[in-house]
Amino acid sequence: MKNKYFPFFVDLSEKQVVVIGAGSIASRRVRTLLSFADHITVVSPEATEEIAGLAAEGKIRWIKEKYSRERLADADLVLACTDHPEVNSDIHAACKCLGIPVNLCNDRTRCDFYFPGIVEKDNVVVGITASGSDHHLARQVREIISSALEKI
Ligand SMILES: C[C@@]1(CC(=O)O)c2cc3[nH]c(cc4nc(cc5[nH]c(cc(n2)[C@H]1CCC(=O)O)[C@@](C)(CC(=O)O)[C@@H]5CCC(=O)O)C(CC(=O)O)=C4CCC(=O)O)c(CCC(=O)O)c3CC(=O)O
Ligand SMILES: NC(=O)C1=CN([C@@H]2O[C@H](COP(=O)(O)OP(=O)(O)OC[C@H]3O[C@@H](n4cnc5c(N)ncnc54)[C@H](O)[C@@H]3O)[C@@H](O)[C@H]2O)C=CC1
Repeated sequence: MKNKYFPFFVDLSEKQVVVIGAGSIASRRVRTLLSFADHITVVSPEATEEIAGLAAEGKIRWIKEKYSRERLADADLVLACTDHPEVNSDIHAACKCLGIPVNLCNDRTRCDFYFPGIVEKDNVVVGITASGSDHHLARQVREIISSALEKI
């Protein structure tokens, strides 16, 4: 099995993106996704101020409930971002049954896709991965590319 993921660039504008959990990781990922997806739903009984604020402004939908499988029914893409590995595992199992691509923030071995570090400059979009091997390296590369793109 290959250990590198191919960087597809995907049209998410009309897709239903469902994020389970609304803590610091979910917040960071929703912030990034806002440039790409118009239909983001967050499912979590509690949320960061950022997510609550985006929901209040109507930019995302926030369902103030614990995860349940019904919440995946219409999803095209799912991000499991809770701090409970057993909940993330159930999300993974349900998505596999439903044929929905799923990302687990706590287990790279069960991600259908990784969430990359992203740099945007006008129409240029750069996605960065260190193949799950080194998150600090991914961040460092993002910072280097971000500064390099400032210069053009
Ligand atoms: C495989 C991947 C799957 C996915 O989640 O999609 C994954 C997995 C995991 N990350 C973990 C931990 C951390 N990850 C970060 C940071 C980032 N992680 C990101 C992506 C990815 N992380 C995917 C591809 C990774 C790659 O390309 O190599 C970035 C690029 C994008 C983003 O998250 O927005 C962003 C940096 C970029 C930026 O800053 O731009 C930090 C630091 C921080 O949060 O500041 C920590 C804290 C620990 C530390 O400090 O080392 C753990 C252990 C969790 C646990 O302990 O349970 C797992 C689980 C595992 O490895 O199995
Ligand atoms: N992939 C990555 O880049 C990183 C992943 N992690 C992993 O991500 C996990 C989450 O980290 P944080 O966001 O910092 O945690 P956090 O504690 O800030 O947020 C957890 C969120 O999950 C929600 N939640 C808990 N149980 C739920 C349920 N049953 N249904 C719906 N929502 C539920 C909570 O309400 C909260 O909003 C960590 O436990 C760690 O395993 C941590 C750092 C980086």
